[in-house]
Amino acid sequence: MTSLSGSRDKKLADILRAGPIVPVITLERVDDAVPLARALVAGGLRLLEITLRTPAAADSAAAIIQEVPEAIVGIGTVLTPRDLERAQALGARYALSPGATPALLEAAAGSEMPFIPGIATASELMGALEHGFQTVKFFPAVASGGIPALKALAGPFPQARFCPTGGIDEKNARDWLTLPNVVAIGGSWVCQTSDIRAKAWNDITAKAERAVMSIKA
Ligand SMILES: O=C(O)C(=O)C[C@H](O)[C@H](O)COP(=O)(O)O
Repeated sequence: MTSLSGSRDKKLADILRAGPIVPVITLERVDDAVPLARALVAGGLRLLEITLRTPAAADSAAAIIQEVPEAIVGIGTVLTPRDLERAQALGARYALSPGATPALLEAAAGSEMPFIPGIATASELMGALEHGFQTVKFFPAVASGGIPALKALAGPFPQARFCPTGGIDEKNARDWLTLPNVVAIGGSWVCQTSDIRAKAWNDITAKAERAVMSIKA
């Protein structure tokens, strides 16, 4: 293990301790960023993923980093080495991707930024492991075979750790987290676009609280 990957892995382990639920956030308006982050933190969710899917994403992430210190901000939908650089320049603590190209894996392997590549197959997982990434996003988790698929991957890849995302909600969150190789789960169910558009911050806090309750016994 190089010292770069060692320090990156340690940072990621520290970050994931604030989980295990990662709300996947898509912001259309920068003004919604800080109230949304505060609503999630108030509901017990500190580990955030701001997707780079909208023109408002970067400024939204910057506003949360600046104004909501309790939030641990990651940048999602990182598709290219350039996106990874943007995430780092914003001061995000970590970055995630729904997939992984060789160029993105190479850029991430040479960076200090903790990075969680996305995989949906054994071969994609092998690509991530080859580049030193043992913690991966399993995306789209339910559509790619759900819990049986992840249990099957545990056989040949006992060293891999997963953050399943895609199709997870408060009904199945706990089932995923009972798998020993699942370190976090991600999903948009706690911060739906309709609730953000309606500025339903109290409802979002209530959904976050319910999500936290749903993974307890
Ligand atoms: O954009 C990314 O970086 C992704 O990895 C995709 C998201 O994590 C999923 O789209 C969330 O899925 P849902 O919870 O089913 O809405």
